[in-house]
Amino acid sequence: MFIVIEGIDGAGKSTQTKLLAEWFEEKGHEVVLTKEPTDTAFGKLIRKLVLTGGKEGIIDGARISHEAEALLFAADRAEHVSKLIKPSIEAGKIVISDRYFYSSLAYQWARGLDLEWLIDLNRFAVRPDLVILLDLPVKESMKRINGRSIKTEFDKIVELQKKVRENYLKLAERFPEIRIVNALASVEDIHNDIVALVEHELFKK
Ligand SMILES: Nc1ncnc2c1ncn2[C@@H]1O[C@H](COP(=O)(O)OP(=O)(O)OP(=O)(O)O)[C@@H](O)[C@H]1O
Ligand SMILES: Cc1cn([C@H]2C[C@H](O)[C@@H](COP(=O)(O)O)O2)c(=O)[nH]c1=O
Repeated sequence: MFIVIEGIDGAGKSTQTKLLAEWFEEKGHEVVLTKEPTDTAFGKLIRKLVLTGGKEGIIDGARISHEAEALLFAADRAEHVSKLIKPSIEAGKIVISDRYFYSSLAYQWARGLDLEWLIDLNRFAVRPDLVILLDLPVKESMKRINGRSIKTEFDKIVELQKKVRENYLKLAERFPEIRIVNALASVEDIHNDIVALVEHELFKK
């Protein structure tokens, strides 16, 4: 089984992926807990070139284009899918990923790229059985991750996150595997909602 947890920055994804992994392990399953960008050389390159606000993200005097960003995320994902996700699913393990190609659709679309191009670019990515979208107002996510962002860029970050949240909700209408969970609730209530969705999915199999 392959499960993905998605949402805007600070929505609670890493908190909930860990709890879900523990839940499966207590039931005797072998779990592969993973994330994107990955910890491989590609993921590290993305963190250096795309996700730093500093001069490391500048190449030949300018920031890389949004298209190049999307291609880097896709390259990291191609390695992730072929080296870890597919073999683990084939070995009967439970794969839980903190972010997947839906992040590229939501974020790179919010950066102004064409959604259909992004979907085509990511067509190689095996579809998960279930995608949990942790939906949270940006005001609350900003409170939760307060201090992580540079103050002068705060307004820009809020605007981007608002677009990303809207995009995720639009994607949920298009991709039937996406289920929306209210991430304003307590950690325990959210975990219980996720478990209910997972049990429903397991029951179908
Ligand atoms: N339901 C919740 N209620 C209140 N605080 C929460 C809740 N879930 C997580 N948090 C807290 O919010 C912060 C962000 O949570 P977490 O790191 O799990 O989010 P994330 O979606 O993985 O973030 P990012 O996308 O930036 O990696 C952490 O300090 C975490 O303890
Ligand atoms: C996979 C992926 C990620 N992103 C963005 C989303 C976040 O802002 C960062 C990752 O940060 P995290 O704290 O490790 O979750 O990268 C993106 O824009 N496109 C993607 O495909």
